[in-house]
Amino acid sequence: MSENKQDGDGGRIRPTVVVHKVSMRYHVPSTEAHQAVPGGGVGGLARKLLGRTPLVPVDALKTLSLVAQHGESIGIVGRNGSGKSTLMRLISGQSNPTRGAVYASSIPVMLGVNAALVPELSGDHNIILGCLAMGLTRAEIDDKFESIVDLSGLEKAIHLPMRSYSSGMSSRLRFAIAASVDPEILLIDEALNTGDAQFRERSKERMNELRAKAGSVFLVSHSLGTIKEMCTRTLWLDQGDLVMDGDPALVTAAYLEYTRQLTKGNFDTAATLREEARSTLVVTEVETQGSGRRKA
Ligand SMILES: Nc1ncnc2c1ncn2[C@@H]1O[C@H](COP(=O)(O)OP(=O)(O)OP(=O)(O)O)[C@@H](O)[C@H]1O
Repeated sequence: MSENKQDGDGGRIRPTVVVHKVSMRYHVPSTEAHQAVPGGGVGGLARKLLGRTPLVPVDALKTLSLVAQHGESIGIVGRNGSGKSTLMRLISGQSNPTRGAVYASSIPVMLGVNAALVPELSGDHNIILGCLAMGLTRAEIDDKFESIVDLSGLEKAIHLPMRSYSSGMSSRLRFAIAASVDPEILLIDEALNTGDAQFRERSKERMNELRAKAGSVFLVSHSLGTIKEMCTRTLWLDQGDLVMDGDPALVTAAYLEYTRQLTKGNFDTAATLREEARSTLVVTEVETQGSGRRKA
């Protein structure tokens, strides 16, 4: 577990997000009945009597703490099912943790105005819709409209229905809309992966601008190149564990070597690499200020 020291005195560290001893356990129906929670409590008995599939626990995230600071752009890497999206949902407030708490200095914005966008509408109409959904006024939208179109790089396609866009074009539009609200905390899950080199350059610039405005960016990506290019810090998650937290070049190199060894079937070597990486985690202290000073 990595816990970074938060020292409110002296302004040395300015946290935007504090993830405090958070864990997340889902209960999902499984046809593999023998895996079900033994006993299963009243709920388990009720499911049995009703002939429903038993539930099994899935530990999407094991106890994890971290502090994100102003100006950081934090990449999150890990194999499928390692808990990356779960962590993002907890930080954004879309899910509540089973244990622990997440504190944020302002409301995090998840790059996912998807739900608000309508495929039948043109890109420009979707910009208005997406911005309204994020709480911008019409005057603010008018102000930002041109820069959103520029950032999306969609040019004439902005007048075409979104259903005619490639997935990369849709991602660019979503990124441009979400990044337009200047959120202090911006969460991006995979959305940049489909963009081309030119878009990556523009989105990198925009992320740098956001960070320069003293915000934090969290970026989940399977593209290690994107992570190295765009992030100042990287977390490696594996099977719900935080394995490594540090310099993007070091973390991505360690993660890549780990997956290489797994692919070759060298499970012992991979396990050793994982342990070595975990041993680099720094355990420190989280202190919060205010009434009833709390120590973790
Ligand atoms: N809503 C849910 N209900 C039940 N289990 C879930 C739910 N969401 C995620 N899980 C489980 O939690 C674990 C972590 O999933 P998560 O989506 O966070 O992984 P991920 O690292 O984002 O994976 P990927 O790279 O494939 O997107 C997985 O075992 C997944 O099956």
